[in-house]
Amino acid sequence: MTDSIVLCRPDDWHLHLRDGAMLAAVTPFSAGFGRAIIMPNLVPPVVTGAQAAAYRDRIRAALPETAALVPQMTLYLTDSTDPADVTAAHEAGIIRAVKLYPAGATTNSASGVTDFDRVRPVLEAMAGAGIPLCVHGEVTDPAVDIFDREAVFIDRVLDPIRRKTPGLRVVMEHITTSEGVAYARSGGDDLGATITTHHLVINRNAILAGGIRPHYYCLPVAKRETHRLALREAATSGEARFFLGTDSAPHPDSAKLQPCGCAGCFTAPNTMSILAHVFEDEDALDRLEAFASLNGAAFYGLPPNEDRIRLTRRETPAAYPATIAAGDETVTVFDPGFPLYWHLEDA
Ligand SMILES: NC(=O)N[C@@H](CC(=O)O)C(=O)O
Ligand SMILES: [Zn+2]
Ligand SMILES: [Zn+2]
Repeated sequence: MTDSIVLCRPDDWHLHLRDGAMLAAVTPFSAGFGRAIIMPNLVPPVVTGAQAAAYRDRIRAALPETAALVPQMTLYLTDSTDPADVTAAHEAGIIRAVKLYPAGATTNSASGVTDFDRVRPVLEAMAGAGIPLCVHGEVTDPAVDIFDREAVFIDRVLDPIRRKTPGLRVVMEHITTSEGVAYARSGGDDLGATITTHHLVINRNAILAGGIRPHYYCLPVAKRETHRLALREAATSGEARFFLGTDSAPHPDSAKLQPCGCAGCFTAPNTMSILAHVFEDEDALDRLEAFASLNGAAFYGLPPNEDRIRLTRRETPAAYPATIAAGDETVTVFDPGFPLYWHLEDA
C-alpha cells in the first residue's frame, strides 16, 4: 500500500475568505495552497478593480509570513459592470477572473446579474482579453426544483452564453451533477469545471436523512448518489478540464444553525486529507496531483507551483479542529464522516 505521496503544491480555484474577523480567522487555513481564486461575494461585493486591489491587500495582511498563498482576485459581475474597468484591472494584474452569480442564486448574490443581455459588452471584452468567466451555474426561477437548477441553468443560460460569445473562457464552478460533468466534457479547452471536496464525499442524504444537518447544506445543494459518483469519476479521471475548487465557505454557526440557515461548508482545514482519502478509495492517488495541482493552473495559463507537499498515510488519524473561533463566533469545520489517515506535511 502506498503510504506517502509527493505533489506539486496544490491550488484552490474557488475559495471564500470573507472579510474582517472572519478573514483573519480562516485565511491561515488556506495558506498552504499555492494560489487561490478568491470569491468576490462580500457585503457589499467586490465590483471594481480598485476594490479588488484593496481586498487583496487585506488578504495579504491576514496571511502568516510563511504562507505560500498568492490570492488571485475576481470581480463580481453586475448589470452595470464597466467593460473598461474589467480589462484595465486584468491588464494591471489585479484580477484573474470575473465571477457571474445569477441574482439571488446563492449567499450574498443580491447584486448579481438579472439580465444576461446587459452584460454582453463585458463578456465580449473578456473574450477578447482572455479573461475567464467563473460561473455559479444555477437558475433562480422559483418554479424550478432546487435539485434541477444546475441542469436547467446549463440548457437555459450557460450554453446560450457560450454560443453567443465565441472565445469566452468559462469555468463551471462547483459542479454537482452528471449533467454538469457531461456538459464540461462537451467543451474544448475553453471550458473547465471545478469540483469541491465536499461534493465528492456527501450526497443529499447527508443533509436530510435522520434529521436536518445544516453543516452539510451548501449551494449548489448536494444531489443524489449517482451524481456524487459521477463527480468522483470526473475528479479522478485526470482529465485537464476538471480541477479543485474547494468552495470552502465559512459561516458563523450562529448564521448556519437557524430556521433559515446560510449555505456553505468550511473545508479549508482538512481538504487535502479528505481528497487523499477519496482518491485512494478510487484507486487514483496517482491522479490527485492532476486534479489538485496541475489542471487548474494549466486552465488559467499558469505554470504549476514549483515547491511540493507530502501526504503521508499514518495509523493515527490527522487531527483537525471541529470548530474554529472567528472573533466572537465559532465556525464548524466540515466533518467528512470518516477518520482522515492522510496527513499533510512539507515535502
Ligand atoms: N457554496 C455555498 O454554499 N456558499 C457560498 C456561495 C457559493 O459559492 O455559491 C458562500 O459564499 O457562502
Ligand atoms: Zn457558488
Ligand atoms: Zn463558492
